[in-house]
Amino acid sequence: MGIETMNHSVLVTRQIPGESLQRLREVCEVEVWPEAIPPSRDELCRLVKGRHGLLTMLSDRIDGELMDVAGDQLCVVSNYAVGFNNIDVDAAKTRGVAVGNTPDVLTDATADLAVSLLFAASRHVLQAGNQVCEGEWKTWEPTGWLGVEPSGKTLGIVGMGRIGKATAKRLVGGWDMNLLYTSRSDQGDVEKELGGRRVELDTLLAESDFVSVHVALTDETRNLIDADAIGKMKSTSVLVNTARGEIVDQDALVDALNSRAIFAAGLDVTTPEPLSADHALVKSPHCVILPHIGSATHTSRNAMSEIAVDNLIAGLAGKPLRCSVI
Ligand SMILES: NC(=O)C1=CN([C@@H]2O[C@H](COP(=O)(O)OP(=O)(O)OC[C@H]3O[C@@H](n4cnc5c(N)ncnc54)[C@H](O)[C@@H]3O)[C@@H](O)[C@H]2O)C=CC1
Ligand SMILES: O=C(O)C(=O)CO
Repeated sequence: MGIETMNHSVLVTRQIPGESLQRLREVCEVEVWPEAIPPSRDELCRLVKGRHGLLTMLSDRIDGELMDVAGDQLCVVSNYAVGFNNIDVDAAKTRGVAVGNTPDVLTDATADLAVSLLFAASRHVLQAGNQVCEGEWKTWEPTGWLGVEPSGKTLGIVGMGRIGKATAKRLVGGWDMNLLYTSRSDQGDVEKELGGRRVELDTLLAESDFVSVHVALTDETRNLIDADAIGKMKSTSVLVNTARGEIVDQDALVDALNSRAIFAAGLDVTTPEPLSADHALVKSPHCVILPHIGSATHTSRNAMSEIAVDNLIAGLAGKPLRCSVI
């Protein structure tokens, strides 16, 4: 494999953890974008020219135009993420470009973070901690920082895929929650193992105390949780989103939090990313926002590097990818 790909050239759009880039360097010529901030569109267009493979991530928009700028020799785009909404998969298919992603190895880390956000939002963890840091902790208050508890309540999982399932397992098993979920297909194993009930989104929103969003971002799921959907939620409910920011209508969420139409929200993803510190959601005392760290553990990110590099090397050699999205 090494010999036939030695004169191939690949672009890696950010430094990635682990040793796997070394493996890539042994089989082809590699350029790594050296900065923490992603390349701009213009820079990306300049950098992709003549490349055979791209190792990209969610801040890089990889569409047909960019593939054409890269040229006919481009044979593989390997995304350093499980979500691939940043890639125009149809355009890749048309051009015979393989597309890979990094599923499974980040499921536990992301589900752990969804649970952390659920608790952080329910118990004002960040805001209460900030009070201590700011020297504003005056006394133990019988009526201060009152939150809501998940034990025995109803959990609604929107999108029962890998991460949805792992989140449900934690909360049903650990906090004895009742489970409702939406899914495009019946999930017999979930019903058997966790006692969940598949329902329509409206029912899930109306009956759940905690709603956690795990669908992939597609044209059908963009703004799935809009004003109408949020309007169906209980005033005591908590919304968690670790999927993609575009799935939740943020203006509607601001209104709902300001008017106390829902209790709180915990977000690992926003639109745009990064979200400005002046944004009403950042300012809201009822919203916890993290900078998209769902998969950010040493274990997950190293394993993602391994898969992304395996995908790239396989694609360069014209072989089936380890994890293909096409
Ligand atoms: N915050 C973070 O750091 C991370 C975020 N993610 C996000 O989580 C998402 C889910 O990841 P996985 O569970 O591994 O993916 P998955 O493919 O196992 O699950 C996605 C679920 O969305 C459903 N879905 C897709 N299109 C749909 C549609 N049009 N209508 C209704 N349901 C639809 C699928 O049927 C599937 O059940 C990723 O796509 C990504 O956007 C993933 C990893 C880390
Ligand atoms: O994998 C993904 O889809 C992420 O959002 C980051 O790991």
